[in-house]
Amino acid sequence: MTSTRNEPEVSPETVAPEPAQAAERKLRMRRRLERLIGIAATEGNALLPLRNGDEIFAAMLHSIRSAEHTVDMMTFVYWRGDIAREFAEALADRARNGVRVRLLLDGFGSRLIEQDLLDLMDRAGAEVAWFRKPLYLSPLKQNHRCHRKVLVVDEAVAYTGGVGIAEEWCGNARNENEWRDTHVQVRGPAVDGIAAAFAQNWAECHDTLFDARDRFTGHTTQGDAVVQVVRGSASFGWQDMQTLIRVMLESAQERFRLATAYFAPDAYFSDLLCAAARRGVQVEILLPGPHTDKRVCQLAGQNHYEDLLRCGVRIFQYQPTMLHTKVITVDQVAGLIGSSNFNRRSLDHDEEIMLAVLDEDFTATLDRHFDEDLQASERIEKGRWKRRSAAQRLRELAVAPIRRFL
Ligand SMILES: O=P(O)(O)OC[C@H](O)CO
Repeated sequence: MTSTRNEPEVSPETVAPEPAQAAERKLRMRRRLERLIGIAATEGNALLPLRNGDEIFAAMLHSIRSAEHTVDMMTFVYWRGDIAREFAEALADRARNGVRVRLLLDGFGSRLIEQDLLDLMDRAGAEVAWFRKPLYLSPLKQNHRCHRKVLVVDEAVAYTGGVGIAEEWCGNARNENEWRDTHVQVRGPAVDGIAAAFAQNWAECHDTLFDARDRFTGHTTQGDAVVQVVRGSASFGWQDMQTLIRVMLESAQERFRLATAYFAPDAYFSDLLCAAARRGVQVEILLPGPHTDKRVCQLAGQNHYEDLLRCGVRIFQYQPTMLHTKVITVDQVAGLIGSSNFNRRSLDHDEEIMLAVLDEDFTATLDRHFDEDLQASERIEKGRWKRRSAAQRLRELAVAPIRRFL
């Protein structure tokens, strides 16, 4: 698709909020989220944003290799490659040394895992469970996958974000074989919420929810960040992940930034983006470009471009490789990170986890990453997009019947 321009992109200048203004913004968002989702945010958290496989996998593997009591990990994708073997070997090693290791794999997303890795972990005493293996399920349940990505070690350090365990996520987004993604390491009371997301899905797949190796240790203050852990669960009605996104969109006063791997919202969420832009919020959306791994999702999202551009939403497509992040920032004070994409699958169908982090430093780091990614992106221009080819329009229309499943 050619509706782009070539010079590097920059966002309009923003001025950092004064401390009092930042505090007011954070409190307003916190109280809205707490009362509308019903989960208290916790104080005293330390968060470390991790960018791309080089940082993410190194930190996760270091934590696993240092585990003394428990390792709980769940993932949607567990595919192949050296990194898949490295994780299996690290988990097996800990299990052999008496650490309680539990690994929850989504029955669809992780179907490509190699059998010898499963055997290796099994022999070592690691417990591997499958979330809703398609073979044994009703068609209705099969549509609801476990899309959460969680690692919790010794009840003290946790990770969530976008990565799956596969070669695609290795490296540093230097070329199309190294996907761009962001994860976060968490220490402090918010670890409990992340652990609970694991426990909720594990309980469905295994008889034992906890055992003597769970020490239920308390948390001490690790940093300054206020964090609310939000779990999305498959639902026929309105659910918390939708409330989270809606509250953030409706609370934004100055800037709402979204970087997502799969952008295919329903009309309601597309309209919310438009409404924010119309009331003067600078809305920026960063999406995969030529290296998208799911063209069908891209087409479903592109169907919204014309309306969004008309409302003043700025849309960018990332050029170097597949962009797989799931990150939102709001008004320089709030950052959302976790497993949820901006599509029907994440907002309606799947088990998800997102952290709402109310912290200027954390948000500034995510915004800096966003700015750097814009430098490698091309902006979709309204006029040129409107003149896109008939074939492109036809392709957008062709995916309409399956949009609700994307
Ligand atoms: O669903 P995501 O966002 O975890 O991405 C995994 C995809 O299935 C990769 O093709």
